[in-house]
Amino acid sequence: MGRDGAQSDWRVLLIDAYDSFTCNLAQLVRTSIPGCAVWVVKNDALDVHRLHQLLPFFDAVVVGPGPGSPEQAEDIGVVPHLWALQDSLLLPVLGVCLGLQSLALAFGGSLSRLRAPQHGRIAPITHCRTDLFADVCDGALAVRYHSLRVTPGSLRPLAWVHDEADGEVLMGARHPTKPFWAVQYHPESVCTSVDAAQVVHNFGKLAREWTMKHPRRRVARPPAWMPEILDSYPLPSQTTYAPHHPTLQVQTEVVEGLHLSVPQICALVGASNPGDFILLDSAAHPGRYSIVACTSPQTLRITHYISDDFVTIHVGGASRKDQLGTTTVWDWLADFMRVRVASGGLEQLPFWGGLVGYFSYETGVQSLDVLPLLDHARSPDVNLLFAERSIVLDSHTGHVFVQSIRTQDHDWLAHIRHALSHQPAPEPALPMLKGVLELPDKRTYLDRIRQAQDYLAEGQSYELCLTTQTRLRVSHPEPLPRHLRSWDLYQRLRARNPAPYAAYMRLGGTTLVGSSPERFLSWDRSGRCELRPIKGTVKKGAGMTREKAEEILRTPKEAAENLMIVDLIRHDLHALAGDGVRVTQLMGIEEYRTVWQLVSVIEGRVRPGAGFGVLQTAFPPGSMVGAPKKRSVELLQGLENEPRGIYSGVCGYWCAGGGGDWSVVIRSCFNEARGGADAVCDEEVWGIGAGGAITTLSDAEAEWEEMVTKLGSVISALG
Ligand SMILES: C=C(O[C@@H]1C=C(C(=O)O)C=C[C@H]1O)C(=O)O
Ligand SMILES: NC(=O)CC[C@H](N)C(=O)O
Repeated sequence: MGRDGAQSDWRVLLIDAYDSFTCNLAQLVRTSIPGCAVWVVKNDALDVHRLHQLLPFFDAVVVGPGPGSPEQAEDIGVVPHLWALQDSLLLPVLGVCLGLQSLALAFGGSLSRLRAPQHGRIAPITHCRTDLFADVCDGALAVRYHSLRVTPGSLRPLAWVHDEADGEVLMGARHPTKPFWAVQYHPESVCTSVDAAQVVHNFGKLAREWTMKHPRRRVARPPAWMPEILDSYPLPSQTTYAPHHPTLQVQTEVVEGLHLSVPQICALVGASNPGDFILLDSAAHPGRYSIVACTSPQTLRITHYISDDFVTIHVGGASRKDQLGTTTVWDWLADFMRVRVASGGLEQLPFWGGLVGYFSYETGVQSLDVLPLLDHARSPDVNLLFAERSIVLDSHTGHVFVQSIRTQDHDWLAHIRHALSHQPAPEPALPMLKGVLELPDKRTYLDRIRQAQDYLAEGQSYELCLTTQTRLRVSHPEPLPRHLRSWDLYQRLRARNPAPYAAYMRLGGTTLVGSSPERFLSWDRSGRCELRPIKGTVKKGAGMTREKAEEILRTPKEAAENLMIVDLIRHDLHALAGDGVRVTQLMGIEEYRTVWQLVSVIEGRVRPGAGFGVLQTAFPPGSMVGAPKKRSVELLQGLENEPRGIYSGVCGYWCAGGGGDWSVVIRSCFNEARGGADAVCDEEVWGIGAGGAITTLSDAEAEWEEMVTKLGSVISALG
């Protein structure tokens, strides 16, 4: 229901073609048309019969954008039936992008490919200044996401752009008599000017005027089946998490004036001992707090393989299975955390204790309803510790906080406090590892880039983040337990490529050594969410100054890459946060040890406790996939032909005090050891994933170089 009294029941049906900007459009519609409420339905969730039953409940329809072509039945779904409605069911429709293309085809227009596809590109539009474009100034800026174009057929053209390669391209049209309007550009993009987005408000006005003149049967109640296939916007969270009253009391010891480094603290609390260990390390700006999860034989570890219907809980040397039944692993984790709620920690600390670990990329693929690629020898897809004891280091003040949420844990706190005040002897560095690098085949990678560009030219996707896996085979001159090797490796990586979301994890047989610059999602105890996608990479090196990097990163190609992901992330956050999502940094240039990156920041608010629901909804990270997300994931699976595993997944924590922080697992290497992460071995194989966003403007050689540069940030530590 809308918000302003008399007109509050104006209902819009938004038909979604599996796009990744749909919730941005829902938000724009809801805020631009006074008193309107928006429901979202997938274009293949209903047939023509149900469509006809549904329409009398609605006042207008918006046909959203999407991948593919309006000529393909599986891409466009039920939409063409709208253009053929009989008068008694007829109602106003606004088509966007794929929506305009479908409308034009229905009324004699023809479809062809653009010579120069326009994805995330901004163009000034010329228009008729009336009708849908009333009060829109000439030259208003519009963001475009299309490879296909249409001729208007019997539609009345309302707006155009002039492209260098393609000449005049239709940007807006209406049917001469029926209440059908459409635009080719995306009014909901963050870089479309306010003016150009005014068309949605105008549509609301025109639609009301038309309805006054053409009264139709309108019903107050929807069909009983409607809730099965429609969601009101904002969408409901898939995970229902309602925390119980706090039962865990946080005990904290503050230790000041120690001047210990993060590796020194880790060495004191067990990084060089066998067993599970986790460090989430803010090793560079803008990170601040580093978190060490301290384990003991009572520590619970939870693992799950997405091909299984159970979760395994490991404790001490034992394990038990818990069947998932009809729930998902996400619900299981929400249930687990519901009864583990902590209070009494220091407000300024983001973490008091809670789940720490990772989710694989394929976990996200599965929640998109895409069949994931699976590898038999893989690491668990979900691998999390419930850390009751932790140490947090504030890099700004140097203060160290020792925390426990176990009852009566004063002895442990005192013990750690005591241990911290005794400086550890520096650990001798191990000899550098010499490994054999199995680089991916360059020709295959270049072919995949070209294939990806073909998909983009066909309109199947707007941007594809193509990745590949490299393996490093290391043989050791003398056998040593794995955990000593990996801890040494982490320290080298930390020194050579310090990163704000660095991580070192030993979880059962799985080891992750990471130096990610990218935060996926954080949420605080009040529900404020922040996402920090990166898109746009420039290698540092001789002569590469900030000015030069800026010159490269400010080109339309890099800006488009970043903008597409910003719009996608806005959608992911709008889904649960509703209105009020803001882009607080658009394409800021950030410096890292080996690269310059273009970084955007998107913020919004959900109710306290709903952050985990955002993690589930927004996963896998848009920056690792491209847009639209679902179709891009499918295409990438076809191109890459092997699972990504932990790479491209997320690692971080969900605090029992309410907050969470998860980074994108990139610039990292992994290893899975059957005998356990601390087994003695004389050879090991590390996997490293790397890749980059492919657009129609990408140069295949340059993309290969970018992938190798990203790989290099990890390889340098491996020797
Ligand atoms: C794919 C990777 O990085 C992703 C791709 C980026 C890009 O295309 O510029 C930047 C950061 C990441 O989102 C990687 O590091 O392997
Ligand atoms: N954004 C869209 O709706 C894109 C429509 C179509 N897939 C194209 O590329 O032209």
